[in-house]
Amino acid sequence: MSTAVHKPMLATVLGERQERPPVWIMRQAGRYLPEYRETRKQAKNFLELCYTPELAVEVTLQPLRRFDLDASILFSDILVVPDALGQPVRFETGEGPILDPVDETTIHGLEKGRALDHLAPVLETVRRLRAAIKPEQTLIGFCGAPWTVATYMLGGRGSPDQWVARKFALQHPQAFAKLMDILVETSVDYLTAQFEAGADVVQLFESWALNLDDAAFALQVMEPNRRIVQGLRARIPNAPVIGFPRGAAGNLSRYAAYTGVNVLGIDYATPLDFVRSALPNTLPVQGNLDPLRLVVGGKAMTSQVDRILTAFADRPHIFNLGHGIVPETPIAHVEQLIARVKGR
Ligand SMILES: Cc1c2[nH]c(c1CCC(=O)O)Cc1[nH]c(c(CCC(=O)O)c1C)Cc1[nH]c(c(CCC(=O)O)c1C)Cc1[nH]c(c(C)c1CCC(=O)O)C2
Repeated sequence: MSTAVHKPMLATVLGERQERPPVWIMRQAGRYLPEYRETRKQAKNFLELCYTPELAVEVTLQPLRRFDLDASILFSDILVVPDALGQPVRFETGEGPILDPVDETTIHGLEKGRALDHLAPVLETVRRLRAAIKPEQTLIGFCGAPWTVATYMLGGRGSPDQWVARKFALQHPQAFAKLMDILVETSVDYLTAQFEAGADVVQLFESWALNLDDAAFALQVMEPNRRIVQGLRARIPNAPVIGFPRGAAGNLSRYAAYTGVNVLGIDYATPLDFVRSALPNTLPVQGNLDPLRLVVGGKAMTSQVDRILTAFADRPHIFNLGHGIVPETPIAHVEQLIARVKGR
């Protein structure tokens, strides 16, 4: 982690407000780019793309060649972790990820010991990216937060309400705690290794922080996120972390205070006024344009971009979407978005 060169994104993560906010886009490498779709054909399947450093580096760099972005995010997926633990993950076109669900018995067969070896190619990608990006660009590593990863491990696929995993957590508290332990420990090892390979900051993707009552939110989201932040900082002092608890709503400020993340990622359904009143203006925030506004473009996009810039002008702010960019997004709109954020 070198701070010799000014990195606007990293500086903002560390609490320094910039004149214009730095900008990156969640899922900035992906299917909305024709060059991504081309490179993707060179891999047998999506996970092979993630595990082939040459291809993963190439797709990570593609958006940086087109757009004036302040950060590069490692190209991988949150589900490489269950795959590394010995629960194979397949991606079927149009269906998203599919796994054979774990249960209260098979959880004990997950193989923590082999995970980092399995993830070695991803760490090699981080090393190569460190060497390839411009020094003023911030390199973001990431993993899924334990609860979000567990929803796929227990449910076997994505679901609108995470019913299977939420029920499991209530019915089998001990087995669930065991699963959280495995994921927390593996995530700490994995993120530590990402920092050692050259990441400047890491993001915890807690995409399914919604649909939880306050006790479940505390146990399933806050506690594991805090343990990761603390475990990581015991190894990498002051390791900068972005937490993105999507859908946390009324739990947002509690999440920030309890976990100790440096930056709070804000989803697009969170009212700007609420962020301003509930979170101290020393706390850096990241977000939160609705990806749909980027698809539609024009005034639907620019009016809300301007409202976000104004709402967060008095605090450290990293401009981003409030969830990942979608394949339908026109490239010209991304160019217009960045120009607007940068004041050009
Ligand atoms: C829940 C989740 C996943 N993956 C991720 C999350 C958390 C963020 C969020 O909520 O969106 C995170 C993720 N997935 C991907 C990245 C790469 C880095 C980036 O550019 O941001 C990151 C950070 C690539 C990807 N991950 C995936 C793709 C598309 C795969 C393809 O090329 O066919 C990409 C570019 C596949 C994926 N991976 C996942 C799903 C549900 C899907 C299928 C849905 C879809 O197709 O968009 C799991």
